[in-house]
Amino acid sequence: MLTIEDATVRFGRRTALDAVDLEVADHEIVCVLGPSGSGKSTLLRAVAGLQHLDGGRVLLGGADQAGVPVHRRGVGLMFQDHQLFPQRDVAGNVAFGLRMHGVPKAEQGRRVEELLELVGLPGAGKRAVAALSGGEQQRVALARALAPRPRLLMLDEPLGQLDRTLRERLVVELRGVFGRLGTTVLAVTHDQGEAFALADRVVVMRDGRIAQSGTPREVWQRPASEFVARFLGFDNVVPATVTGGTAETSWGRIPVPAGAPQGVCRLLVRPAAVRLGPPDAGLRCVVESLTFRGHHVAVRLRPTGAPPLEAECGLKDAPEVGAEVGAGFAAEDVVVLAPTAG
Ligand SMILES: Nc1ncnc2c1ncn2[C@@H]1O[C@H](COP(=O)(O)OP(=O)(O)OP(=O)(O)O)[C@@H](O)[C@H]1O
Repeated sequence: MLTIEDATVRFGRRTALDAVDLEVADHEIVCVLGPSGSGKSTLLRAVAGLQHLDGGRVLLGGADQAGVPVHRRGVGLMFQDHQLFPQRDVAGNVAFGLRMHGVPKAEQGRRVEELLELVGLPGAGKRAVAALSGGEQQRVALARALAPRPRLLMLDEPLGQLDRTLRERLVVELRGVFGRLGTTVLAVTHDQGEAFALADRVVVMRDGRIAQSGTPREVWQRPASEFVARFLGFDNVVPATVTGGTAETSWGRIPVPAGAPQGVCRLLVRPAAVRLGPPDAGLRCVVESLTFRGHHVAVRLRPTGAPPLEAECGLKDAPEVGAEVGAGFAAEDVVVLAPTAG
């Protein structure tokens, strides 16, 4: 459906997109994730035709989009500040794109009803948009973007301004709506929870390039680099040397999965790999802090003469702050990363 080849965008000396290649298949939901300034919005704007490319091309359905204006690309856009028209009611907002496309009035009415039903706002057509909650406005914006049946729907921080609970709920609903309609989606977010919940495929960007692309499970289980691992919130990354089934690190010897690459590397030790036992078994540490995260506890450990280590355990197994424990390691949650810091 969408092919981006070698896309490059420069702003003066700054390269916002650096020879990016990306494919989005029919019906696929791709979420682009990355820190602020990594080029996510620029990528979206380039696909929409809102941003001129300094190099490379964008193809939709196999056709090069060079010179094709935004409104002729057949893409739907839903941006962060969803900019509903405050003077129009809900139906007037949803019907906007349909009017632009000259869809007859009766058909407009039917489509608006259908879409409001789909986004969970049945019969809300006559309501004033100013009287809607943030989440409801977001749904109206989504219905408006979906109304002209775009071949590609692009979302920029679609749930950016909503609180976490509402976001978590809406993201599941969105996935359902896209699945039912078979919509192809390219979304941008800096929120990894949102990206992982919404996407069939996650693309992580760094400095205008793609640092990793894979299914949520692949990226989560095997971050391609220290950058991706840290971006996902993993702090237990240290330099290491792997020999056979063991890595030598500042936390001592840590078992690695069978077949792991040998030699100098960075090692990611997921908190789940760290097993807490009595102080004389394993790496001796003091429990520095506990963070309760619902179903598990994040335990920050301070080993003697080594960097801090994050562990994770069940609520009932959580040690006391200040206690001495021994940390052991399970190979299945250890990942050998490329040797550089990137
Ligand atoms: N119109 C512009 N003029 C100059 N520089 C720009 C312009 N738009 C973006 N940039 C720069 O290009 C780089 C990529 O910006 P972009 O907005 O694509 O990043 P982003 O990943 O979407 O960030 P955020 O998450 O903060 O929105 C940044 O360094 C930004 O400062």
